[in-house]
Amino acid sequence: MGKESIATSFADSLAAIRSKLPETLQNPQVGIICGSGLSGLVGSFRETVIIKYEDIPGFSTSTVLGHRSELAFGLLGDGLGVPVVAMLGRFHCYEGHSLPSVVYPVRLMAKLGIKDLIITNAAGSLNPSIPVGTIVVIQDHLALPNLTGMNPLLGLKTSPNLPRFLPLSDAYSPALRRLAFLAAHKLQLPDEALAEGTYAWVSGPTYETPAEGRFLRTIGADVVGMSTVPEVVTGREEGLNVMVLSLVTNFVVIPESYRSIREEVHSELAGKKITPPEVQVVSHEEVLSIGKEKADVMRRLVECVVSTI
Ligand SMILES: O=P(O)(O)O[C@@H]1C[C@H](O)[C@@H](CO)O1
Ligand code: HPA
Repeated sequence: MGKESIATSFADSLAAIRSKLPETLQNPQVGIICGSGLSGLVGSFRETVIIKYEDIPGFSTSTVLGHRSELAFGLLGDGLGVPVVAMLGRFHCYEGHSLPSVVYPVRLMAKLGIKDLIITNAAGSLNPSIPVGTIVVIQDHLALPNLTGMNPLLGLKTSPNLPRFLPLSDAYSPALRRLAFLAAHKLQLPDEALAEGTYAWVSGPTYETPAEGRFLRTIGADVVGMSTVPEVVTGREEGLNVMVLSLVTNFVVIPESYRSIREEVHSELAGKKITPPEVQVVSHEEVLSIGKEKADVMRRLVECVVSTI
């Protein structure tokens, strides 16, 4: 899409959205992106208005189980509530969406006037001290696709006001991250419910091989997932404060040593049978099931953060 057609598309999207919103929801302050299985957050909204992605010009539709393809507006948190907009489901490059389509909703939420962007996702743990069920407050990322030509900011700038070269040394807002830990305390979550760590973005849709898992751990990642980073980068380009909460849904299998078929064959030939170790295999069903189990904690945490922003 050229610069002019992108601008027309944003204008059409905004008009379609604004025509469906009451006065109280016209100016959302916080944007939220709900990851795999985490859209239950909308249950906490008041005065909720739901708009299907298919009814918003310029929007794609998510094809992944656990992503609802709806934009939800409402009031969230204590007292009068904060006007928010939430994506109930996101777009991933592995579905065939282009990077500009993946980040289109982030740019649109910025145009709607949000200042803060809270992103959630499901992720695999690479760090033995971060077990399944933990929510990781992301402090940094490792994005091999960004470094090698799959950066959402490649190409023409969509606005002359946006920076050409974007620093990412402060991408994850320390102030918002603080609010996450304070919220966990307020909600009396156990200390170990929340961790801090670095997110590695991979394109997916394949889960990691053991060698890839070891590689990502060695270069400093704590969790790995197939989303989020393009949204963070675009959010920062749009001048938003960004926070990411990753729910650990599985361990990335990094066996200490490989099963040696060579040794097994040699032993068998020598009359000794070796029992091979069990191989663990991750699945999207497992990811969704942990998401379901922990959705309520994620919902309460996000609601409490929004109340204190
Ligand atoms: O959209 P998120 O990042 O929450 O979804 C994760 C990554 C893949 O889309 C999927 C793999 O199970 O879950
Ligand atoms: N790898 C990549 N993405 C993921 C994983 C994983 O193990 N779990 C959930 N999303």
